[in-house]
Amino acid sequence: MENKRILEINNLAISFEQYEYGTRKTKLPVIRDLNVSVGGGEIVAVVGASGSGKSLLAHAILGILPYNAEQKGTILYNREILDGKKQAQLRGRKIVLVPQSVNCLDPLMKIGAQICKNSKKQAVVERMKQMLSCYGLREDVRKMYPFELSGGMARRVLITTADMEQADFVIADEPTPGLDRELACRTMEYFKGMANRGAGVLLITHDLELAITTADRIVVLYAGTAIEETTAEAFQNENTLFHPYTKALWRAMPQHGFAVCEGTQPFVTRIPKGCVFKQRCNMCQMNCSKEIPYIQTDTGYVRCIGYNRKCERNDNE
Ligand SMILES: Nc1ncnc2c1ncn2[C@@H]1O[C@H](COP(=O)(O)OP(=O)(O)OP(=O)(O)O)[C@@H](O)[C@H]1O
Ligand code: NI
Repeated sequence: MENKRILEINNLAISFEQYEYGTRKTKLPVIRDLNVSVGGGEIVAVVGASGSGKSLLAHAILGILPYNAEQKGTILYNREILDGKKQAQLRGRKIVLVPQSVNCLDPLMKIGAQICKNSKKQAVVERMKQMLSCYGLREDVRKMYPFELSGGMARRVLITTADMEQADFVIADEPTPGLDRELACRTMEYFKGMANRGAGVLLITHDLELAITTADRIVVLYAGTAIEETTAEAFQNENTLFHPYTKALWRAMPQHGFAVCEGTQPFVTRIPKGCVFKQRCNMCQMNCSKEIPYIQTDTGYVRCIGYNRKCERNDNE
């Protein structure tokens, strides 16, 4: 794996301005203290419950947040600040999105024109033909409209469209909903192929199992912040995971007994002070209400003061 960082996000915060009761302006802090980085040739999976901020993270990288969003922190692309102007230059070319929904295909436009972005240049059309075959689609798919495709084909069209430019950085937002296991795994092979040719891939998913089998590293999001970042290998064993929420996700996996974690992720207006998981954590202490740093571990980072306590215990043994 190459070490060159393609994307580096430091202390990202996103909030939305909203009007309460008609006139009072409030700020909804939907993402806070978020750090993520992706190297060339690397697949980083971002996992987390619905509403944890996964899609907003993708939209911040692409520069397509809604107008009422306020963004703080830095995003570096190849070590340079990724500002609005740069995002507009790179979006759809060097940085591409495989969107969450197949509804992102234009229903009134033929597939071929969508993949080629309306270009009729011979080289572009030839490349499209090559890419269609790469992704197991027949050439005549380009003459079809989106409604004529099966769900699986439409997904592959989205990936073909994204891969036309051989981008350096690919963001896949939930690329496998509604696909059976075999198709989902095949889709993951496409992303591995992109990483193998040197692209950085940010894979956003609910599906922890798929993330573990596909990604190099996993970032766990909870209530708008990263609570743990670790290697996919660390998920082989509960003891190599550090955050109680990551452990709870591990225990909820079918092969580990489907154990339910009581409670729900706090709503964005009710994010507690200190640890965002403390209301559901059976190891919660007074100190968990203080600010929790993102602590470096052997395998990545964790946002839990219990990690320090564990290290201290081990040192004293
Ligand atoms: N335009 C907006 N205005 C206000 N709040 C928003 C807006 N867009 C998203 N949010 C809030 O931000 C939070 C994160 O949303 P986001 O779409 O990133 O979640 P997600 O992790 O991608 O969820 P899912 O898995 O369901 O796709 C949610 O609480 C959502 O309600
Ligand atoms: Ni989403």
